[in-house]
Amino acid sequence: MSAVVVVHGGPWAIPEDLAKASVDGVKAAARQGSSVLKGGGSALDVVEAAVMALEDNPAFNADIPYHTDRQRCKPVCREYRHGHHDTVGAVAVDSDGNVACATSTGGLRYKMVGRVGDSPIIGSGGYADNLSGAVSCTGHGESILKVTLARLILSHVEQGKSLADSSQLSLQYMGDRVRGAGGAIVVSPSGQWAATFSTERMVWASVDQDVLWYGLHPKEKLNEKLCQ
Ligand SMILES: NC(=O)C[C@H](N)C(=O)O
Repeated sequence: MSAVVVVHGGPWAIPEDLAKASVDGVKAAARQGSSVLKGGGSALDVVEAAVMALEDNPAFNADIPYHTDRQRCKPVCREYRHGHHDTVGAVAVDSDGNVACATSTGGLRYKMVGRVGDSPIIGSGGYADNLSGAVSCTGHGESILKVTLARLILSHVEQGKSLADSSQLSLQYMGDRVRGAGGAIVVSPSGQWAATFSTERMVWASVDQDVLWYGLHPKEKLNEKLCQ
């Protein structure tokens, strides 16, 4: 059974001058999550550590900092808001086969006061179930809510599709049905994983068996060996 962590730092067209800092940021967060896994941490500990690393990284902190209460849901899924930043997320599976997701957001820019987006809504911005896997979503929140994107992806997984196909089909459906774009990271209880998006870019990274994988552009999947 392989323990895996995957993180994302939000979708959209990440400007060229922020691209390197964003890629470095997700790589650092994935490494952080992986060291918690190696230290015997649970999937839940891992996603919390990875998301906090992303939240604390200035590359993902746009606009005016302010603090809101954390909202937590246990045991399978923890989603919270902390400061105003772009959307970040993590999914993990630990060596016991437990999965977890975390999604944290400052919300869309220019949102209406009081808007509740998809990120804190179970089944939309995230979902985790030890029988099928864990998902963290990012993108146009109203669209993600309309199609309950995280749950939709896992429904395809439950019907036997691969994680990548399930994510692609669901993002395609969201585009066709409600004209929304976004991205998702997924892990399965057996250690499979995928990072997929229908936006121009999405920065993501993963640690799987001492290899750090990462990407920013569609179909990009770079890797480097982690030093022990
Ligand atoms: N960048 C994002 O993922 C935004 C978030 N999904 C929202 O709509 O609030």
